[in-house]
Amino acid sequence: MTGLVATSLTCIKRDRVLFENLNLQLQTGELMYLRGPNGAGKTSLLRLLTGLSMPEAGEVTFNHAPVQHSESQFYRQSIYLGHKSGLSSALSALDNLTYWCAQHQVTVTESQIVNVLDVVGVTGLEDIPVAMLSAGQQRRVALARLWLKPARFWVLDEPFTALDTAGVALLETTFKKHVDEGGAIITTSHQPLSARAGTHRYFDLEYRF
Ligand SMILES: Nc1ncnc2c1ncn2[C@@H]1O[C@H](COP(=O)(O)OP(=O)(O)OP(=O)(O)O)[C@@H](O)[C@H]1O
Repeated sequence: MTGLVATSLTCIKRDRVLFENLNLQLQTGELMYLRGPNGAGKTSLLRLLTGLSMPEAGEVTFNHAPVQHSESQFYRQSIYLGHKSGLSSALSALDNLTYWCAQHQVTVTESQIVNVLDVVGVTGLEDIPVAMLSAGQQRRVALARLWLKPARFWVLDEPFTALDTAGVALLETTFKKHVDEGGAIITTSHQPLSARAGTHRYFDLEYRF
């Protein structure tokens, strides 16, 4: 099966089985909203889906190839944004995004990055250390990567954290646009998605003791 496919996944952390025999499929044109209480294993699942960690059992494939393979097409066609911003606080937004683009083989000019920072509402703050930005502004800088790398598959861990209502609206609208254009998104959040995000399906993880 094409797309991102998890088959019979088992994940164990410190002797606790977070989930076992878990099956999940994400295809282009889909928005999947991964829900569950604190500690259920949402981040653990996203890390398995992106090949950042290995399951105790089962496998994850992208268009039939294992995602763990660093040269796999999944890395070229995906973006994973963790719940931490992944920004260097001593560097400016511009420098952070410039380095990130270089790491991800994204060819981009400085003015394109400045334009994207404008789109995400961080206008005029591109040159100061990220440490001097508010939590919501830092989140916006982190999310700017979605506009910079032309990746179909977005794997997002709590991307709405610290965003104000306008930021939430911008991201939800962007979700819908991305999916309408043939992208695929799996995202976690502790807040419900609104209709602005478009059609989405739920994947629920229970907390297992
Ligand atoms: N590296 C690790 N070592 C040991 N235990 C871990 C590790 N990472 C996660 N865990 C444990 O796995 C469980 C699931 O964590 P995870 O971060 O996947 O949950 P989550 O559903 O994303 O939670 P939240 O909603 O709070 O972000 C937690 O009980 C956590 O303590």
